[in-house]
This record gives sequence, structure tokens and C-alpha cells, in this order.
Amino acid sequence: MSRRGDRAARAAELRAELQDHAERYYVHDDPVIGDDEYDALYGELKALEEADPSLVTADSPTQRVGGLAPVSRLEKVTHAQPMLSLANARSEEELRDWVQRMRNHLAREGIEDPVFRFVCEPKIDGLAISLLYRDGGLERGATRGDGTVGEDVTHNLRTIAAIPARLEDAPPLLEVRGEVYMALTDFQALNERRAEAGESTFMNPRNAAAGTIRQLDPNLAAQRPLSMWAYGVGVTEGVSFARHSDALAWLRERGFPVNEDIVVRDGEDEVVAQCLGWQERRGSLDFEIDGVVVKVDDAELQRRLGVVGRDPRWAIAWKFPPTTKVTRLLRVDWNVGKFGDLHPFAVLEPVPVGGVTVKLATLHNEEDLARKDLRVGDEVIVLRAGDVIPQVVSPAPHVAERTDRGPLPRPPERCPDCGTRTVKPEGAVFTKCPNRKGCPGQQWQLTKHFVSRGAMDVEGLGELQVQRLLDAGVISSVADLYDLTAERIAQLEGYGEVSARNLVAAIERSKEVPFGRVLFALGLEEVGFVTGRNLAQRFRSIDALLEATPDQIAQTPGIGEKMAATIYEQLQDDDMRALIAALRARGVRFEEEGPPPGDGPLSGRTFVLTGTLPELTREEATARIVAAGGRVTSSVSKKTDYVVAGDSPGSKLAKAERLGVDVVDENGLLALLGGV
Ligand SMILES: NC(=O)c1ccc[n+]([C@@H]2O[C@H](COP(=O)([O-])OP(=O)(O)OC[C@H]3O[C@@H](n4cnc5c(N)ncnc54)[C@H](O)[C@@H]3O)[C@@H](O)[C@H]2O)c1
Ligand SMILES: [Zn+2]
Repeated sequence: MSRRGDRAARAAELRAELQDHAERYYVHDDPVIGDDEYDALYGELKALEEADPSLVTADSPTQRVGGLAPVSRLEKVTHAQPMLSLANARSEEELRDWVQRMRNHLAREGIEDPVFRFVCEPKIDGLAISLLYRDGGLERGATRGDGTVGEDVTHNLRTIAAIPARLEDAPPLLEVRGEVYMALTDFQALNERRAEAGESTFMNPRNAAAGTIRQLDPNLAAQRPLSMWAYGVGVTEGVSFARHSDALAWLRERGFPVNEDIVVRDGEDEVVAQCLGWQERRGSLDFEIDGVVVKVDDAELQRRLGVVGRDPRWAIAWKFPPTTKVTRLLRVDWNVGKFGDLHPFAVLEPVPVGGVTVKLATLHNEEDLARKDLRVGDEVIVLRAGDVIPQVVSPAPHVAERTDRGPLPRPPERCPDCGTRTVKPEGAVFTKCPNRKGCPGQQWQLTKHFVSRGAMDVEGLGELQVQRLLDAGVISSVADLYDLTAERIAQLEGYGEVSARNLVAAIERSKEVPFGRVLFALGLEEVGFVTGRNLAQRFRSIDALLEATPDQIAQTPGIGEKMAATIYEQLQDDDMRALIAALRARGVRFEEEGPPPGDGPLSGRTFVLTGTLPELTREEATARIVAAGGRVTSSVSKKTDYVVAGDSPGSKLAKAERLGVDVVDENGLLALLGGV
């Protein structure tokens, strides 16, 4: 075969392979190769096409954004201006080549020696969206899709607090582009919640954000904390910008979240230094960035540079080294949780990932382990994003084809901490150590939980210190914390005189923690942060709660019969009652402060908010209703007194109308509040 024939065959092979990987990546969220590997194949195809442009086909991945058309049941929207992708640079050399390519291109356009200013922006690893504002109102929000046609996700984008619903001083038409993302801590909390509930976990924050935004039901999006960074404008009428940096400043002034770290740099050297600097810092951010986007600042130069294939010629993505690595799964060990749940984790052959050596990774639960089909001895893909606990994503490609793999790891028959025989209750997600009272593993978890942020919030008492206090026998229950003296603490490893005094002060301060959080801190099964607060609001004192019947507990918002029974049972337990008495004797709060709800003009009334209100944010409206003695819940039922409907209200309004619930607008709400 001729050399051209060889090249054409290889190009076709690469196209098919890339198409396959793109489908796994974008549609099924289940890539089998790393981004660097994908980019290498992509680079090879691109090089072939550049050497021989006749090899370029219209369906080549180098010519199409995302590689795929939208497939979901969401409405399709055609973008007013295509949403493009970005070319990559993985080294200083590639970045300098890009600048040289721009110079060459401009020279052909008759522009010699252009002066470049560059805007460097963190490359947020989320999903691109377009927000269309007409006369200041958010008319439509859409995903990128295949760059030309995206999906209408306005209903979900409206639930994101960072996205302005209305703009002051706005031009007739404005398209804002940005990245929707999930913060790393939120991502981790979401996955933990899902694992606890036996649901599948998300592989990374991008996955979680994309999965959430593409849901049909906006309630789901509202429950998952998403945010956005704005990084550009698309079509506009009545406003234009000479520089990209002007557009960003203008967006910021109008209330869009524009990342504070974005900088303007004059030359290539400065840009390179900036990229390397962020590469160092990437782990310290609370959201994932996978690189730096470098853009030419001057709008006229951008226009002259134009687009090549699916990428603007005037921008490039400096990609960081990958945060996934392949290593060997040496063992699966099991940790005992607060309620005796056995949580599997992976012991790995140590491997450096993104600047840190990873030896352990979370595996969430037994089902997760089975779903991922992980076996001891397998080569596995580990992912480390920011400060989040590393996770095992899957076996490495081709492992599944091996025939000599070990069995699926099973939870141990005896508790690794106390040796008690483990049990798996019918229908439960976790195998358990049933020794709630005597298991040191559970004791440690409960103590750690008690002092954690959101619970009693005792600063200066990390998990290692908790372990030391328990091991040394200095405390045997959380009540003992309140008897500690600075002298006693100072004798322990890791404490000096000052830190010991600070710890005693922090423990003392925890007596101010409100009753609802104390209930949460006790570590009762089914009593999370919100349920703790709701119980506190309903019963107002521990005495009332301890006397309550399961039926009375079930009348608390958010608590069903089954939950109520579990909570009731734990409160009957002698040890739990002794612990509560001991904490109470030491001054921990077991009463709700302030006037009882029911004192305001809205006492006993239940509200549901839907849509965007003209003035009040959701948080403001909720706070004012609660301050007036009312209650806000998330779904409409016969018990709802009022639905407050704003712009684009969604299904709750329809339901309210069906059930005959009163519907008011913002003015109606303000009237009910009576100027509170
Ligand atoms: N592993 C696989 O199998 C596989 C398959 C397909 C794609 N991929 C990966 O996906 C990449 C291609 O994805 P892509 O086309 O979405 O492009 P991209 O992610 O490389 O870059 C374009 C996107 O960057 C985002 N972005 C973040 N911050 C930005 C900012 N400040 N300014 C502008 N844009 C910003 C936008 O969403 C934009 O659409 C490849 O490089 C590859 O790494 C991997
Ligand atoms: Zn045990």
C-alpha cells in the first residue's frame, strides 16, 4: 500500500477509536483510558491531518466539539454562536509553539509583530453552559452539547444561587458563558451520602455536576450544591468589548462570579510562570481545575485569528499532568463506622498522584466494590482530586479479561476492632459490628463525630488526638471531655501548654452549641444535621423529646414512621440516657433558645417556594418566613398553606393548583409577613 494509503487507514482507525472513547466519556461517563492517553491519540490524528489536509473528514473528532449530539430527553436548543472546544498544550514548548502559530497566521493576514496580552484563567473541570439574558432576565440556559446544538437546562440552572436571575443595567441581549461545577467538599459529602444510601457514587466532580444539570427534575439540582464561574460572553446586542479582560470586569460588576485568580500577563514567559504556579497550587483549591486557559486579550486580534476546526486559534488549554494513575490493589481492609458499619478501603502499592503518594483509597461500600468488580492483585485506576480522599475508579483496562483473578473481597466475619461476629441485617447496605457499646472503633468514630465541625465544633481536636485520648484512657465517653484540665492534656503527646489551654477553652465554648446540633453530635442513627434541628424546633427540650412517643416523633418535618421508630428506640437506651444526663450536668445545651416558633404572624403556616422571586433570594425568603414563625418545606402537599411562586415556577405550581393550595407572589408574601 502507498504511504498515503497507510496514513489514511491509520487516520480512519484513530477516528473510530477516538469516537468510541468520546462516547464513553461524554455519554456514559465511563472512560476506559486517561485523558493524557486520549489526547495522545487525538494529537496523532491531528498531526496526520495537518500533514495531509485531504485526510480531514467532516466527522473527524478534530472538527467537532464534544464529538456527539445531545441524546437526552431534554429540549434541544441551537446556540446563537457555536460553543467551541480548546486546543491543548502540555509543556512549555507546546505553549510557545501556539504563540508562534498565531504570529504566523497573523503575518499571513498582514499583521506583523502583533503585541499579545494574555488572560490566564483557571480551567475549571465542570461543564460549559451558555446563559442567555434578554432585557436583563435569564431567558435560557443550555449545555454545550455538540457545540451547535445543546440541551435546555434552564430549570436546573435557576436553582444555582451563583447565577443571577435578573441583571440591573443590562443590554437588550447578552450571552454569558461559564462553567458549572461542584466544589470538592460538596462532592465528597454527596458521594458519602449516596454510599450510605446504597446508591452508586459519582466518579468525579465533573460527572456529578454534569449528571445533576442534565436531570429533568429541578428538585434534584436544588438539593445538590452546584456553582458557576463565568469566563466569557457570546452573542451580545447593545454592548461590546475591546478586550476580553474588560468583558470579565463588566461581568463581575453585574454580579456574575468571575474567578478572583484570573490575571492578565504580557509575554509568554510570564504566562508559562503563571501556568506552572497554578499547577503547584491546584491541590489547595476547593474545586477541581485540570489546567489553565490562556486567551488573547485583544478582541480584534481574536477576530483575526478566528477558528481552526473546533478550537479558537486565540486560546489554548495548558493541561496539568493527570491525577489518575494505575497501581496494584494489595488488599481490601475494613473500617468500623459510627454505627458499626464496615466500610471497605483499598490498600494500594504506593503511587505518586498529582504530587502526593497515595497508599489508601476509599471504596465506599460492598456494592460499590462489586459494581466496580475489583479483585485483590488487580491493576487499578486511582483518582486523586484536590484534597479529596483518593478513590479507586475501576480495574485498569484489560484486567477484566484475565482469568487468574482472585475472588471478590468480602466483609470480614469478625469486627477488625473488637472481634465481635459481624452481621448483615436484611436489606442493609453495610455489614455491621453489632457491639455498639464496647467496640473501640465505634467509640473513636462517635467521639470524632461529636467534636467535628457542624456538630460540637471543638477546634484543635483532630482524629489523631481523639485516638490518643481514648488510647490513654483519659476519656471513655464524650462527656469526659468536659472534665479535662489543661494540665492533664499537656501531659499528652502532641500538646504543649498553650495548645492544651486552647483545647480546654474550645471544649468550654462548645457548651454554647445550640440544642439541634447537640442532638446531631450525639451520633444517633437517622439524626443528621437537619433532623437534629427539626427535632429541637419541635420538642424544644430534651425532656420533651425523651418522653415523646414514636408517633409524636413522626410528626416532626422530614421524619417518617420508620425513622421515628429508630430514633425512639435509641433514646430509650439506658446508656444513651446516661450519656445525655452526664453531658447535661456538665452544661451542654439541651434546650432550644429563643421564642418558640408560633410566635410570629406566620405561626403554624407551611410554605413552599418555587421559581425566581424578583427581589428576595430563596435564602432571604426562607429566613424571613422562619423569623415570622412559619416553616418552609420543599414539596407541595395537602399540608402546604402557601406556595410562593416567582418566575418560571415549574411543577410545584401546577401541583399547588391541583391541590387547591393558595398561591402568592413576592408581594403577596411580603403582605403576609406584614413588614417583618
Ligand atoms: N478519557 C477519555 O476517554 C476522553 C474522551 C473524550 C475526551 N476526553 C478529554 O476531554 C478533553 C476534551 O474535552 P472538551 O472538548 O470538553 O475540551 P476541554 O475540556 O479540553 O476544553 C474546553 C472546555 O473547557 C472548559 N473551560 C473551563 N474553564 C474555562 C475557561 N476559563 N475558559 C474557557 N473554557 C473553559 C469549557 O467547558 C470548555 O468547553 C480532552 O482533552 C480529553 O482530555 C477524554
Ligand atoms: Zn467492633
